[in-house]
Amino acid sequence: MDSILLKKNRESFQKKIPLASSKSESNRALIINALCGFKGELENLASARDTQTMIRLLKETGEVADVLDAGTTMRFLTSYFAAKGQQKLMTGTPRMQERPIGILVDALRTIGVEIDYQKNDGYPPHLIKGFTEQKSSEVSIRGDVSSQYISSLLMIAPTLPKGLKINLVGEVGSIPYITMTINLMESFGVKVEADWSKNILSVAPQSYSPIKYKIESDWSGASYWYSVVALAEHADAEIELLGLKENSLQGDSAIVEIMSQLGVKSTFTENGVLLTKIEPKSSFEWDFTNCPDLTQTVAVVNVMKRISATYTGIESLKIKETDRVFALQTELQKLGGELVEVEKDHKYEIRLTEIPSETPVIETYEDHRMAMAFAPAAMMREVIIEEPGVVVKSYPEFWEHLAEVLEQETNA
Ligand SMILES: O=C(O)C1=C[C@@H](OP(=O)(O)O)[C@@H](O)[C@H](O)C1
Ligand SMILES: C=C(OP(=O)(O)O)C(=O)O
Repeated sequence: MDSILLKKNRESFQKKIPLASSKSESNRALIINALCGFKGELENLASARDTQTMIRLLKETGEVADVLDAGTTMRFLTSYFAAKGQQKLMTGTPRMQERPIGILVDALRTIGVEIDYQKNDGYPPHLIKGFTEQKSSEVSIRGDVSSQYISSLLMIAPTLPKGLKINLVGEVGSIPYITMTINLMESFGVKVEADWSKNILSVAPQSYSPIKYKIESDWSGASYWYSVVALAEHADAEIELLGLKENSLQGDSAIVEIMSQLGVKSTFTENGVLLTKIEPKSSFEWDFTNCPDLTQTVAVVNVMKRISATYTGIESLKIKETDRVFALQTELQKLGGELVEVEKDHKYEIRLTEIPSETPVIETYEDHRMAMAFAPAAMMREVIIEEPGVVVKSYPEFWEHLAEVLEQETNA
């Protein structure tokens, strides 16, 4: 088993970090560009495995599309191949086969796509068999499980002969990811009518126009650098993160506001954003409904800085790369913290417990964000991270970049 030992940081630093490009923006741009005949020009596509998998599967002509563990790749390609009427067997890792797809499949079936499950109803693998006639131009879809189903339907909507009206039912989570999709569609010349007072999204039949589009750096990846600065023990520690914009399409730019409460000031520069240290607040409360991928980052900071906290909006974490609620509950204990459910499926608290003296050995559960969220703890104490290779899903250069501030030893 591989692991990486991160030695406690001792020296102050002033660094510039290039960051990875956003896999969320990349995967949308790739689908939309494919829907305009691959005629656009995409710059700064992510090196993330999820994006590289998307690029490969859009080119491959075989009948099986194995997305590995990439959620957006699975959900976006399911609608894409359906709209193209391409026969494809969609599959992925054992964990991907536990991540629900039924809500999207039901919506596509309503539109007229023929899809069969191959193992368990509601879960991949599933076979897209064909799409000959659009049976309905309206679907109703739950918004509280994953926004990726909605983004996926939106992107194919203008290419459908009758367009599509999407009624969002119940609570809607991860809304910034839906608006990111709408923004990208509009950049490629398509109009989306979004009525957020009624939760109705309507798209008339239209053609995408190919353009030159540059993907922004990844705000989710940026969050780990905010932790590094928040947990740095030297008051003059600072990091400039390159390629980020103040007006981002990415909802995870909420990390700016979150970390302003947890000890990091953000100053936007010509090249990105400069992170410097400030005094944190003594308690913290956040609703992660719109930025679920930040939860692990913030939880580690809360525990390491001994700031107790209340979290809401973290239910969707249970169906991501791993059950992230369980993974956090298990691993935070090794740093001296607990994630306690205080209201069923709604409210959680971070409570502070005695700090164990032994070096924490953090399991990563095949989840990139477990590795990257816990690594910054080494600003304050030595940490071992198991299976560090998981970071390739979204940020393959993570350890190389982290070596700028933390000494590392890799053991086979
Ligand atoms: O559309 C996207 O790019 C994503 C949406 C979110 O998923 P959910 O909508 O399932 O919360 C997020 O967690 C994921 O990392 C990326
Ligand atoms: C949840 C994530 O990705 P996906 O759902 O695309 O696998 C993530 O990157 O944290």
